[in-house]
Amino acid sequence: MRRFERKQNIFRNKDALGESYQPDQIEERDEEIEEYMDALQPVVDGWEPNNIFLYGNTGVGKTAVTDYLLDRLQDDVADYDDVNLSVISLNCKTLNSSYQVAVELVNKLRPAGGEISSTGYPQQTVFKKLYEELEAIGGTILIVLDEVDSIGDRDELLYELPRARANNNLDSAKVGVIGISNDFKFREQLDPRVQDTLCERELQFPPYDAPELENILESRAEIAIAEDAVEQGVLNFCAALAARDSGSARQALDLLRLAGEIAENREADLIERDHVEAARSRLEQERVEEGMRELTTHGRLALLAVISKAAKEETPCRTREIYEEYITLCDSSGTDSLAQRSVHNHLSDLRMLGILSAYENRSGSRGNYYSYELDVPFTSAIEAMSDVLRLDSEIETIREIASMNNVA
Ligand SMILES: Nc1ncnc2c1ncn2[C@@H]1O[C@H](COP(=O)(O)OP(=O)(O)OP(=O)(O)O)[C@@H](O)[C@H]1O
Repeated sequence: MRRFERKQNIFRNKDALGESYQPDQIEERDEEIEEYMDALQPVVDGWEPNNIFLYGNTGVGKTAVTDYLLDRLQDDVADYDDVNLSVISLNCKTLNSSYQVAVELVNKLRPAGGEISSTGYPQQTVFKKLYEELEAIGGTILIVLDEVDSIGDRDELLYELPRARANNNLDSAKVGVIGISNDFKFREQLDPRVQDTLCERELQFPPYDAPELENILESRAEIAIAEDAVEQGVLNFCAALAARDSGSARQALDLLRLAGEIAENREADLIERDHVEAARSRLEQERVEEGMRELTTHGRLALLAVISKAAKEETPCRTREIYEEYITLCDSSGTDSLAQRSVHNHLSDLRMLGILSAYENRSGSRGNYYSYELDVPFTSAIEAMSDVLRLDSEIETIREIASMNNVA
């Protein structure tokens, strides 16, 4: 008997909804593409490249547009004998200094076996090795540094690299840096000299609105999803949810993919609105769980205090009231409680993680105060808590209160 049966009634090419898929077509970014092409034009003309800094929230097409344009650029400059273009791409996520980025670049350029160790050299020595490798390639070299904000304030490379020719560290190679970031604060905190060089051309990618997301989904669904396997209105619904939350194409695509998987598992013939609802709550739960893995015990207890208030329909509520609830939970779990100010800090962290939202209330002579509520569905939050806390009977009570109040 077969254990595995092929299921392809919903998806035609599921990989086309995945992270590694590179679309042949970019939707809704004509203006940004035009500006980007303009910034890349010196490469085609044989001059020194501009340094480009690209920023925008997560999932708004920064990487997709960059990959798409650099592929086209490489194809098109092949027609000109005097332009010899190389593109080196590096994701800096786990690299948090200029030193580490430089080591990684050197090792990317060296043949296997010739890598240098990631510690033990003076920074200038590593930079020198990098210049040697770049000189060996020669021609025009574009270095794409994705998630460049990870480099933090140890940003010397971002200053040195674009100026290497002017400082006689490079002779024949013409280097341009393309920095990509979704951290808006990063640009501000850069050393002013780095700002001037790296941000020679700045491109900002705004979040997508619902009609834009719907177009992106439509063009991807054509490739990824079998004919007639999406109910009318489903793409519109995915687009509306993602637009309301983040304006991220990644979020919209993730929703559609997961909704398709749920439809498949339920042996449905097509993806329906219900499947999208189920996908949304699962993704939200994953987001909360991911955020909560980072939390300390007290962060979790502070969150559970808000959840408990939400079950009683008492949110948004003030820090003081959350604090009282928190103390009760600490007592039940036999944990020593923190001072109110520390709990307030935990609430701020939860807000940064997108798990809580906060409102600032003005109260005249007594100054302003914050009140908090859940920014994720109640069910997702409490589900995630059950996995991380050993407060089973308290959580059960909160669930019962919520169900009496029809809180979901
Ligand atoms: N305009 C678009 N047309 C087609 N697909 C798009 C478009 N914008 C984004 N996508 C798709 O959405 C997903 C996320 O896009 P991308 O990785 O480019 O976002 P990003 O802005 O680089 O995000 P991050 O900052 O998180 O890396 C990818 O699968 C990408 O192919």
